[in-house]
Amino acid sequence: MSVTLRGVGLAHANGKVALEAIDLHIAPGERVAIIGPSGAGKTTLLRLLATSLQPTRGTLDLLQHDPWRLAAGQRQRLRARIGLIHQAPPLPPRQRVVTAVLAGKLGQWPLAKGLLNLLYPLDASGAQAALARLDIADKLYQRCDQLSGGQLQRVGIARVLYQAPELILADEPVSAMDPVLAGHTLAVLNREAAERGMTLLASLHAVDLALAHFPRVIGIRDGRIAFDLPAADVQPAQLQALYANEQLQASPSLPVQAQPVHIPRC
Ligand SMILES: Nc1ncnc2c1ncn2[C@@H]1O[C@H](COP(=O)(O)OP(=O)(O)OP(=O)(O)O)[C@@H](O)[C@H]1O
Repeated sequence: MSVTLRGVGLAHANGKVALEAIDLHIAPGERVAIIGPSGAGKTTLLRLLATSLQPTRGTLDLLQHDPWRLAAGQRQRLRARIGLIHQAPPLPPRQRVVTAVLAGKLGQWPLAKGLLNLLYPLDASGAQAALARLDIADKLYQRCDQLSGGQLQRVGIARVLYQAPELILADEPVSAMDPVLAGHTLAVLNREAAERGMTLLASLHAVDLALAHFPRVIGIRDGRIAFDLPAADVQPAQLQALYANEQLQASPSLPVQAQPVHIPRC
């Protein structure tokens, strides 16, 4: 699924301009990391591509459609072709993991099948296979509120892999995982996307992970694209400029003693 933005701007309801004149083209099957400081506009850009926010200027093209020119029903069908991975997956606490994963296909199933699936998991083996890719097949019948933050994020990723959308939008998908697990999970997500030809856009705070796992990296600052480069071409000076923060107090904090690294598993 290709994505094209031409001069796209977005002001939130309170008037805060979060995106300014974004021009961007992402070809089908591309895998792109979005990086930038807090408040740069990364989540806003992903929400705009998910069609949960409407541009206030410019045009957006998703799968050769301007979603905001479609009728509501057509826009809903377009949304079913997009998979969302949230930093904190909005899973009902008492729901079983199997049901949460199978819900990935709710947008593609008829209503009756979706409702039946809530009562009785219709494809437990499919859910288990998706969870196995994230190494958490043993959690199939566990309740979501009994999982750690990192495990919940992996359930959210398994749900999107089960959905098998054309476009995956991931907002900080590994933020609750330890460094080793985060890298491994991003490698799995990238491999799955590459093998199945899915387009993948992920916002990340961990610059090293963005550079290591994604062929293309877009830096966003103050609602604008600061750079858009192959990962191998991103220079340290560009990263320094991207994250420069003049608002932080100049007084240095006390030096932190080097501590042995403890990597918790979740
Ligand atoms: N619902 C909203 N209403 C008003 N302003 C908002 C809203 N959501 C975000 N903003 C503002 O829009 C700007 C961009 O926010 P956004 O969440 O897109 O940044 P971000 O790059 O994802 O930040 P972070 O890395 O901290 O999650 C910020 O100035 C933020 O305060």
